[in-house]
Amino acid sequence: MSAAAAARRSYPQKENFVKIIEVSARDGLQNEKGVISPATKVELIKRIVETGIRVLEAGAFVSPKWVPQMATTPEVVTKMKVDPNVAYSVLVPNMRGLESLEKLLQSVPASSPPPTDEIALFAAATESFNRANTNCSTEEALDRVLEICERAKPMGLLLRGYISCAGGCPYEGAVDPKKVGDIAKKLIEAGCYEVSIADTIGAATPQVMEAVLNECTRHADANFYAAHCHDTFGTGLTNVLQMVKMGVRSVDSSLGGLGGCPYSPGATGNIDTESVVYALHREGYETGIDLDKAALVGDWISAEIGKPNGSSAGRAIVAKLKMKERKQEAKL
Ligand SMILES: CC(C)(COP(=O)([O-])OP(=O)([O-])OC[C@H]1O[C@@H](n2cnc3c(N)ncnc32)[C@H](O)[C@@H]1OP(=O)([O-])[O-])[C@@H](O)C(=O)NCCC(=O)NCCSC(=O)C[C@@](C)(O)CC(=O)[O-]
Repeated sequence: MSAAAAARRSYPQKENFVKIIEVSARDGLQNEKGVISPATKVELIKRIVETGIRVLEAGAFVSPKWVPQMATTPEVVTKMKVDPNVAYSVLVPNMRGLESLEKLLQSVPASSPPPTDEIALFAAATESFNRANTNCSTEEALDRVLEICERAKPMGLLLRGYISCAGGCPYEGAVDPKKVGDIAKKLIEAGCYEVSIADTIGAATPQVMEAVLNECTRHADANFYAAHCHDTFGTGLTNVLQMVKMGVRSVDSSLGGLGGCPYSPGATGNIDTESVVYALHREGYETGIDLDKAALVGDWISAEIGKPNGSSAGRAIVAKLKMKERKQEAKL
């Protein structure tokens, strides 16, 4: 990774720095059924950057038949204001998605910064989930990833891998951590600069994530990996903290706890950025994020899409800020 690209990702220079990857604009919104305008998505991305977040997922080049909400990604990434200090990643499931991205990048004038220099790729640790999510077997999913990587590298794109169902599968239940380690190895060999270990359905506990990370660290150090936890059973934050304790320094999270999994009935959203940042700061870690601002963005986007704010930390912070505002108004 070039120095500029590393700087854009706020790569941890210090032992206590944890990089937050904000996924609300992609993972957080992808399952929403209502129409969310490109203007709202562009505004969300702008507000995310204003919180100090330096790495975010801006959208996905996926089939609109499968994930209609992401159909506006080309418009969103074209219209968003690109901050040269921020990394905007997009999810790419197949060659078709990469070709669309390539065409879009070629249309950007040389005088403008490209909207993205990073793609996210994914494969699940179980056969059933790969079938449900991408209509192929695990072997085919990994072949697709390899094919995309080979084509994306000469385009100068950085590669970030996801392993879905690392902490449990909605169809197969408990997942053998070794299977997760095997996929991590393949993603590393394919050229990913970071691999995100995803508890897609939020079923894991700290012990499960510890076992999974122990398998993955047979192939790369803990700080090569990211934690991507959902909060279905209320264990998302403890899972994140467990992984950080073991040396992980990248955490995927979503403002307002937005998100969900279409293939896992009842699964809740991603762990909310607000509680992750709150807990990390209290535990002595730095994130570079203004928590008050983050809470306001989480509250705003939840209202914007007609959902209650799913972050309890966010709700508490917003309530405190409103009380402060009222007191100040009373003084005037
Ligand atoms: C992978 C496929 C496309 C295979 O789907 P398929 O049906 O096997 O593929 P296909 O090649 O037969 O294509 C079907 C139709 O989609 C079109 N198509 C095909 N690809 C594209 C594309 N890229 N962009 C635009 N259009 C596309 C294609 O042209 C065709 O259109 P038709 O000819 O019928 O009119 C499909 O399964 C798919 O898009 N799945 C999306 C899965 C997805 O986005 N899931 C959510 C993201 S993963 C996730 O959230 C997990 C993660 C990363 O957050 C971590 C975690 O928590 O686990």
